[in-house]
Amino acid sequence: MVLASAAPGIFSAGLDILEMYQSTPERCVAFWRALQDAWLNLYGSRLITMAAIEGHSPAGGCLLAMSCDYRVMAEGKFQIGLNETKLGIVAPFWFTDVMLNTIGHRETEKALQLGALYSAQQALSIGLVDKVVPLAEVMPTVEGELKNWLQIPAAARVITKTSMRKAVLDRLRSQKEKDAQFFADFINRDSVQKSLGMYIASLQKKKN
Ligand SMILES: CCCCC/C=C/C(=O)SCCNC(=O)CCNC(=O)[C@H](O)C(C)(C)COP(=O)(O)OP(=O)(O)OC[C@H]1O[C@@H](n2cnc3c(N)ncnc32)[C@H](O)[C@@H]1OP(=O)(O)O
Repeated sequence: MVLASAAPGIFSAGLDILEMYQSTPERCVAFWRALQDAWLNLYGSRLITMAAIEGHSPAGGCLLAMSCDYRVMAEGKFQIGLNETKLGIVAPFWFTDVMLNTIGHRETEKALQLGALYSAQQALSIGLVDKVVPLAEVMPTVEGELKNWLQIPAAARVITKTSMRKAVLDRLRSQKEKDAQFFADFINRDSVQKSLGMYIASLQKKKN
């Protein structure tokens, strides 16, 4: 399975910030459960998963990419990373776990505190992506890599993937409701809503 985007220049802009702003607790919980389930399916997929990152990939977009087995990113101006702290919010523990498994403890600690967004070359240097190529080469590179992975006996690959990812998946599975409730409570704090409001305004201002 290849994750790619139809939007030029944007692999994924992350979660819909408008869903987290001035929403109701009930809607927040439903939104979060949908995200949890989508992620459990992706990270726990038995399929070979690859991200063709042909554009920006902040926050939830970075989570999607990191949850794949392999990442190819376009060189140039695009950025990737978990930038949550820049919005005044905190990456949930399962976002953190996936990043820890991808780039290790020290880089994750820096990346998360700073809300760092990396260029493709920087992402390559810390292991956040596996390959950087010109934009037009992203999809052919993914397809070539997929052919390599498809040569591995499927049962052996799936058992290996499952055992590598089980602890992180189980950690969320065992506390889904608590995590959803935490999200709804946290996101509706006055201070967090204020930060999100300012961030939305800064996105709109950038356009004008
Ligand atoms: C406990 C809490 C945990 C919560 C975990 C949260 C995870 C997340 O994913 S939070 C979302 C983080 N995402 C971002 O910070 C990305 C914000 N967007 C951007 O930086 C840029 O839009 C871009 C780099 C992705 C693309 O830039 P550009 O091509 O210049 O496009 P525009 O900035 O003009 O955006 C077009 C349009 O889309 C709106 N928009 C962008 N991102 C989001 C988003 N994540 N959610 C909702 N809306 C988004 C942007 O405001 C523009 O809207 P209009 O002005 O109405 O056209």
